[in-house]
Amino acid sequence: MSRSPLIARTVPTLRRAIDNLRKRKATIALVPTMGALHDGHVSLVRLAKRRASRVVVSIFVNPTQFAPTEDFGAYPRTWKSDIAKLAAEDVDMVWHPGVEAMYPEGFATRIAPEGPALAGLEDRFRPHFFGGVATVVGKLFTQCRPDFAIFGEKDFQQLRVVTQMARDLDLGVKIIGSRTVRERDGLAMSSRNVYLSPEERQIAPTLYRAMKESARRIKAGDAIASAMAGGAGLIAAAGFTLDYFEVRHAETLGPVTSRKDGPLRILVAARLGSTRLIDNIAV
Ligand SMILES: Nc1ncnc2c1ncn2[C@@H]1O[C@H](COP(=O)(O)OP(=O)(O)OP(=O)(O)O)[C@@H](O)[C@H]1O
Ligand SMILES: CC(C)(CO)[C@@H](O)C(=O)[O-]
Ligand code: BAL
Repeated sequence: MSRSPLIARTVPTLRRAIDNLRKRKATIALVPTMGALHDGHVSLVRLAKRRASRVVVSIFVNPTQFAPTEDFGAYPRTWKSDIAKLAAEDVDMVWHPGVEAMYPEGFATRIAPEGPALAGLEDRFRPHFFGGVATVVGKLFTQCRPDFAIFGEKDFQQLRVVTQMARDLDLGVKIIGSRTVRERDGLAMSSRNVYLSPEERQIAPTLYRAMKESARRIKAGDAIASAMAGGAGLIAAAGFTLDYFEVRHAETLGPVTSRKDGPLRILVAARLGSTRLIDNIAV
């Protein structure tokens, strides 16, 4: 039988619950999310359960990481089914603050990531994004005081930015990356996939196919520029508008010119109609 998680909606309630866990010597893993949970999120929860004795999932659609032109208002909110999924996974606690609990009147402090993790990928197209993410994730860490925090590799640059922040600010949290969960046809699961029309949903897996094709060619010894141009061509031909389709060093996210430059990662962001999708794979 699944048990409903404890739900905290204010900082004092959360703090008391975390203090209780700490008194009982629990180890805590945090899974930060914006809700609209799918099997990708569930895989993060399962990894969290393997790492710690207690799992806290945060559900907060963070306004500061959305530009005014983006989809904050339309972002899917599926509270009931989210809680049912978390209960089925035996999650201990859900941290679900309102905007006024996270950013009370007079809030005036931000975390501004800089350095190599701002690699000219997501930060180039969503300049407001990582400042909003770092600020809210910094707050989630100080609120929940987890030993571990689990982030998906689907948001690969975000994983790098958060890892750097946790190290730079001595937050005492071990950041763990978790592999991308895909639909059967290769499309990375994402809360935003619900925006796709049935026709767009058929086209969407092209992103994954194009990355696989470019990776195959790089491994076969083709020049990087030509292998990447091939993949970009497939994406454009399917009807996407590309933001970027790049191969980078998998750890530093720095530029690479040859396969020998280190472990490589292909990263893509592209728009299909009004939906923006991102994805990445190892070469
Ligand atoms: N397919 C997936 N596999 C593994 N982890 C994922 C997947 N999709 C999202 N995550 C991770 O879940 C966490 C919460 O992400 P979020 O709630 O934004 O979901 P999302 O599906 O990425 O939504 P969006 O469509 O807004 O990008 C992040 O660490 C993210 O990387
Ligand atoms: C990490 C995060 C929960 C911060 O709002 C968000 O960017 C996400 O869901 O990936
Ligand atoms: N999945 C990352 C959160 C965002 O795109 O806003």
